Amino acid sequence: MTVSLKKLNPVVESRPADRAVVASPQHSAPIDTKEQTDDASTAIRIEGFNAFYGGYHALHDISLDIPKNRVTALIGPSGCGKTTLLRWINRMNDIVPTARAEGNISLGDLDVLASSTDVVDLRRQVGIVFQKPNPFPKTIYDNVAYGPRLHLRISRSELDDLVQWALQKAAVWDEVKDRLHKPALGLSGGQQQRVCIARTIATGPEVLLMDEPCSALDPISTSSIEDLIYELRQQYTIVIVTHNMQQASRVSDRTAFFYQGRVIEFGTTDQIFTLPDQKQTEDYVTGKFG
Ligand SMILES: Nc1ncnc2c1ncn2[C@@H]1O[C@H](COP(=O)(O)OP(=O)(O)OP(=O)(O)O)[C@@H](O)[C@H]1O
Repeated sequence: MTVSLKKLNPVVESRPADRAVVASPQHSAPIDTKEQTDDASTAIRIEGFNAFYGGYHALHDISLDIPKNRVTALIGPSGCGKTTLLRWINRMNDIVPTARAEGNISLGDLDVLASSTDVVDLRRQVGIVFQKPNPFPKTIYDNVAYGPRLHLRISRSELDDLVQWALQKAAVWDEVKDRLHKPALGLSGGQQQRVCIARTIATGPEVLLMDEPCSALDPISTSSIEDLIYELRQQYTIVIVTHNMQQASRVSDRTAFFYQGRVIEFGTTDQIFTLPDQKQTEDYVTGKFG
């Protein structure tokens, strides 16, 4: 079955020959992903989770353990509930009046869905990067300094260092260091997205949620963001929603396949793309529907 699926599946065909050791221009040393995938502890535990919009039951009985310092991809056809789950992990759906959830999501000891949870603090720990780059209409520096100015009491020189650190971490420093005080909206889409990632990591999150972060970008910018995601996983737990099977296969360690509001299968990305247990998963990853 592995062999025939590999033949059928252009995604599998396009993967690097040895996915266990992947190097990118930003990696100082190759990373052994297989070894790291196997012993990961849980960063986010989702148990018996159900989500509703008014009377519409969007997610059914979801249970997933999202591993720490790994990239977990959420895949599945449009409308299957991927974004809904992402938006509950940092309580973005609080602002949707009809949205309601049942069950548990925990981040370490923190009960994410509890009414007593401080949502501002939660969102500092769980940052989100959206589909379309959305820098504030401010300078590059002020975009990245925005969160630290709200949350941290630090001196101007410490803030300068933090802004530089975040922009370096987001692999955009060299491109913007001479124009820090120019509008972020003057950057290319790919640069804007990396500045948005810098803005998110500047507040010191543990988790980065990414909702189709490359869908508005050209192939070169997409490739640089994918390299960045791969690099960031060493320090952050990343959950990425993507429609792009090649992308899920390239950047993620684990993949959850959603269909009609349910998780059909969750496993290592290698297993999901080469040896899925479920026929629906196989049909989706081989492009038979979606
Ligand atoms: N604010 C909302 N109000 C009502 N229904 C909603 C709302 N947001 C999403 N839905 C519905 O919930 C279901 C799941 O939507 P969701 O956006 O989570 O899916 P998705 O898998 O992320 O889709 P896509 O890949 O197209 O972004 C869909 O049927 C959608 O129409």
